[in-house]
Amino acid sequence: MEELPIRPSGILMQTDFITPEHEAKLLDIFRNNLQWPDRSGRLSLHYGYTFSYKTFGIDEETPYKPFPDWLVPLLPPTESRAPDQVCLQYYAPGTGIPPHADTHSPFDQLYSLSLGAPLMMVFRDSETGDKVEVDLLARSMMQMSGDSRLHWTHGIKSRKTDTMPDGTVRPRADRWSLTYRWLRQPAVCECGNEKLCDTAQRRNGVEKEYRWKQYEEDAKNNATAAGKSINLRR
Ligand SMILES: O=C(O)CCC(=O)C(=O)O
Ligand SMILES: [Fe+2]
Repeated sequence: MEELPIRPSGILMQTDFITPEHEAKLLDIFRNNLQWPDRSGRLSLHYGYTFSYKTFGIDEETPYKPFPDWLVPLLPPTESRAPDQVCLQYYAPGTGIPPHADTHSPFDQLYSLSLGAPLMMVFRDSETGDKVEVDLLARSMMQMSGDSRLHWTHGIKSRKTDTMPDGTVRPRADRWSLTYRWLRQPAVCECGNEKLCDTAQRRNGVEKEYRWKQYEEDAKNNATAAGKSINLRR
């Protein structure tokens, strides 16, 4: 994987992680063989352990879901063990994900594989508000580490087109992503960023119930408004 020569630092990218033929087989499985939730908006399916939005750790009540056969060859080979949690998400054109930093304390490494149509992900510096768009090409594996993982938020605008740096407008189409997470032991983060780090916020007395309510509110409003930083992942 190669680090992108941009701010935020820490974005590692491997293009062509799988072949177009392999991707076509996966999209066929995603379209025809999986039981997706029956609703609109971004759709998620969880594998491995399920994350609890109440405890901000593993949901003890949801049994571990073994990785299906199609998922095994898609696990990042750059880590010493398989991830604890994998989330498959479907983005129809016009759907996105609000700006957020994946929760710091329970999770360590974070990877995302893009499949289907490309789209732009927006990174935002929690200190300066600077924004940088990164093109998530089909079949590319991205690792978010360092600043891109801890100190910048990431999100996808809910819109049907993306404007490219040269001004051309690229229509969105069906996109799927796999997000891979590894549990951190012990579940604390020492980065100290009170805006984005749940460990720092907890030490500072910010209630997690409050943060979760805020996230739900934002998700409901499908918030993509600039300047919003929330601290959960879904
Ligand atoms: O769709 C993606 O590539 C990333 C999704 C994401 O940010 C998340 O699930 O936390
Ligand atoms: Fe995320």
